[in-house]
Amino acid sequence: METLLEVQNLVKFYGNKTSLTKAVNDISFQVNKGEFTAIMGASGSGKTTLLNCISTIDKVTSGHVLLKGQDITKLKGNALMKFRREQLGFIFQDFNLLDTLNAFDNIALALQIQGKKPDEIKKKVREISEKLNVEETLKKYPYEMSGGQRQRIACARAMVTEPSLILADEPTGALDSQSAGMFLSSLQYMNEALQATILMVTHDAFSASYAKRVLFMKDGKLFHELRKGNNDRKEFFNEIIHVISLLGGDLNHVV
Ligand SMILES: Nc1ncnc2c1ncn2[C@@H]1O[C@H](COP(=O)(O)OP(=O)(O)OP(=O)(O)O)[C@@H](O)[C@H]1O
Repeated sequence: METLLEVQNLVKFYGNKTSLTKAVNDISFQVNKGEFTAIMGASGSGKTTLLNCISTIDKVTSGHVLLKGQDITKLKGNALMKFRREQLGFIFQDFNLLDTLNAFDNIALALQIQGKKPDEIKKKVREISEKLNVEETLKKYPYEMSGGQRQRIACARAMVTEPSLILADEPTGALDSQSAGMFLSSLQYMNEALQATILMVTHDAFSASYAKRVLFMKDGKLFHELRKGNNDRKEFFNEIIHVISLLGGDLNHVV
């Protein structure tokens, strides 16, 4: 298995000497190409901070993050922009679609920024839309879409540039359970059929059970790890719930 992401002794503290928050406190792990990993933990355990350090949105206090062997904590200016544009795909809780663009143009935007030619853009948008079953939605504006449709368009947008790593922060947070299920199936499909490598932050055991591996955080540290192995999703869900109970059962919205 090829290692895609290596997080080495990552530390992120906020504040100063008088008021210090140890948001991420010496975390190390690796993600292989093609893995679908969930990061779980109670509110304030440091999940988003960890994801933001990996995505270069936040600067690390110390430690290293390597993507395909390149230390991305050292990137600056244009190199940093190029890295984010070409290597990462983002899916946020509130979708972050642009209201003034229809679905097609929302998906196409990342390719336009990369300077791709119109014909190639059309082809790529059509291809990913077919794969994620959103062709019917392409002419709609975000306000005309359901929450689930918006989230699947956000998936298509994250995938269309074929990034090395897809980062998702609480992607089902704003969805009802049926839309969440459909969206998570899309993520699973992106992972299994399209070999996308996905790192997803969630405090929801149901969402995490769609991943192949779950890392548990507590007080800024990695506390435990589960792998799905040959378990089916229900069995994996039960295992996740068991670990949450060991953590003190203090995760919210466990279903
Ligand atoms: N910009 C910041 N300045 C100061 N402290 C921060 C900042 N961002 C996060 N923190 C603190 O770092 C800790 C970890 O926060 P983080 O948002 O990473 O947790 P989380 O596990 O994602 O929580 P949630 O599930 O509620 O989103 C918290 O104590 C939080 O208050």
